[in-house]
Parts: sequence; C-alpha cells; structure tokens
Amino acid sequence: MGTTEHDTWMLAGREMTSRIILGTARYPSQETLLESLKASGTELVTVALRRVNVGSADGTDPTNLYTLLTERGYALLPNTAGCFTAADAILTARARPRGAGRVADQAGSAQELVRRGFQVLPYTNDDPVTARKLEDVGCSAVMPLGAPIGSGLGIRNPHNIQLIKERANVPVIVDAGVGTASDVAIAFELGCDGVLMNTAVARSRNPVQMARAMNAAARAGRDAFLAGRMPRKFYADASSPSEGMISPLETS
Ligand SMILES: CC(=O)[C@@H](O)[C@H](O)COP(=O)(O)O
Repeated sequence: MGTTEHDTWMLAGREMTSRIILGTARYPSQETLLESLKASGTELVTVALRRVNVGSADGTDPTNLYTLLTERGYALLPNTAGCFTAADAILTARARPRGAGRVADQAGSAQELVRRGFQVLPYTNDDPVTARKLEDVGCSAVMPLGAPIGSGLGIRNPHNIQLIKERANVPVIVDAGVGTASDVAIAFELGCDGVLMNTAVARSRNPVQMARAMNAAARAGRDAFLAGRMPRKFYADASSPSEGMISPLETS
C-alpha cells in the first residue's frame, strides 16, 4: 500500500523528498522568504536568472541570494523567466549554468539546451501534444501551467493535466497559477509528481502560514492519490444495506 512516508521521487537525477518547489520572488522580506521555504518543506527553489541580484560572482557575499539559499541546503533551479526568444534563453542559461535550467520557449530551444548538456525542465501550457514533444526532445520533466503565472486561478483544466500525466514518462510538475492549498491537493490527486508555485505563498497575508498549508495539502493530495479514489457514480448509492429491511407492509 502506498504511503507518503517513504515517497521519494527522482527529478533530473536528484532524489527528492518534498514535492513542492517554491519560487523566491515577491516576498515582503528576505526573512519571510526563508521562513516560508522552511515551513513549506521544500528542497528545491527557483531563482530567476535575469531578474535576481545574485551578488558577488564567487558567492561569498552573505546577502547574496545564492549564498543564503545554498547554505541552508536548498538546491537551486535557475529559471530563464524574462527571456522571450530561444536565443535569449540559451544565452542566459549558458551565462549562469548553476543546477538545472528552465526555459521559457518550447521544443526547439529545449532541444538545443539538451544538446548542450542542460537538464531542461520546461514551463509549458497544458497541451498534451506540446508536453509530449518536450519529453521527446529530452526534457527531464514537463511543467504544465495550472493557470497563468501570478493569477492564483487554480487548475483550470484538470482533464488536460491528467492526460499529460497519463502519457508522460518523465515527472509532471504543475507550474504556476496555484492560488491556495486546495489547488495543490488537486494537482497531487491528479497524480502529478510536483507543484511549483510562488505568488500564492509570497503574496498571501501570512506567507509562512500559507507555506505550511501548502506542505500539508501536498501530503494530503498525494496520500489521496496513492490511496486510490473511489469511482464516480451518476446516481445515489445508499451506504446502508437494503437486505433485511423492514417493509412498511410488515409493520402495519
Ligand atoms: C516562480 C516561478 O518560477 C514561476 O514558475 C512562477 O512564478 C510560478 O507561478 P505562480 O507565481 O503563479 O505560482
């Protein structure tokens, strides 16, 4: 029987325990960011290569985000957010080649990055055909959106996410659009391997508390998936047995 207790998974050759990946932008303070990461239980965090101030090149500046995160044991997932062309993404990923790379473009640029030796985790729309193409060119995972980035609208098309997951041979990570804990639970109930989120935690009234809720939701959703959902039925199915029921005629 499945259980979330020893439920590790592999992402780009790395064994992962937590199924949550958190973004590091938009937090009210660095302290809140660090506390939220801890509360979420995450091991892997994203940093935007183009937007973040990475501090000194050798990483010795103590306020450098890389230093703060790596000394706390977080693995970094650099992302190429802000790149609008394949050339941009490739240039940015090559300039700062720490950890795995994430590319904003689709199959062509992903293929080029794979060819150059990157582990590519592409953010994509929720189209099963696109997801298949990205897997076919050698991406280490596919990361379909739940909804537009920063929208908090939740998983708009659970059916597509489920189709992507059913056909994929690489991890499927819902990336973007999560608004609250129940969205995370749904992603895992659908069988997804991970959820990447930023705004829902960073822009909540209490990011640390929301991060804790996301952590609990991930475990709940994953447990529900492993437990196996009951089949949906179109009609009522009484839960008490009807055999031996006293009929109205017998009592009159
Ligand atoms: C943080 C990151 O890398 C993005 O994938 C994105 O910002 C996530 O989207 P949300 O902010 O909607 O969670």
